[in-house]
Amino acid sequence: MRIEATKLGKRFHREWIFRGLNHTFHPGTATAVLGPNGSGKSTLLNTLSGQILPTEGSLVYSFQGQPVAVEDVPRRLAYCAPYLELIEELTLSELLHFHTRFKPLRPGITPAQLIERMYLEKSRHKLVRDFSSGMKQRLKLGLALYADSPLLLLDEPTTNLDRAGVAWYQEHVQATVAGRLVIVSSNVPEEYAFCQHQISVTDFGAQAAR
Ligand SMILES: Nc1ncnc2c1ncn2[C@@H]1O[C@H](COP(=O)(O)OP(=O)(O)OP(=O)(O)O)[C@@H](O)[C@H]1O
Repeated sequence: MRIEATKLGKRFHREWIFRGLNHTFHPGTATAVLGPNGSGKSTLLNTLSGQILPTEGSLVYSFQGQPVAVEDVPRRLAYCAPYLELIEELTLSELLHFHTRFKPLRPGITPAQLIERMYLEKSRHKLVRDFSSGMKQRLKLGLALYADSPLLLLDEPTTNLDRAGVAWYQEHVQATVAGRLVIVSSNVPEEYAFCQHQISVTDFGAQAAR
């Protein structure tokens, strides 16, 4: 997936969150979006994903040289973020069955294997509602990392993870990013150490515009 942002700006009410953002995100690269709390990292990720509309400027998406309409972006997107909810009324097995009907896993991995990779075998029949916050985060990450999607957006990916969870994330992100466009919103170097590129939302008029 390739995303070309031109003069991109987002304003909530009278407040410009970012403005004049020109950047091309190339396939097969990983970019960290940096900035202090409240600077607009999540807003930028949501805008790039097509989930919220920019106030000004344009976003052009393409995949393998073919244009992709913004309404087709969700089909090619895997997104892990603290504000995206899991279906808590399902057991882990039920959730994987349901989720992978809409968002298939990458070739070569089955839902049962993903459960093993997430170290959640013992919780196969547990309701997601009863998972700990770290287990939920590992599940969200597992679903995104192992989705068969060329665009991977990770917002604060180690939220709620302990040391072992962070090491698990680092191992599995390394194993799944090749060939994809990956964008990570973060303030924690261990979350984005694998990224070749960094941009800061505050470089795009955010502070100046306030
Ligand atoms: N739907 C909304 N309506 C109005 N203001 C919003 C909305 N969403 C976000 N904002 C504002 O936009 C600014 C940037 O928020 P955002 O969540 O993008 O920052 P962030 O850099 O991701 O923060 P954090 O590191 O704390 O997660 C904040 O001032 C926030 O209050």
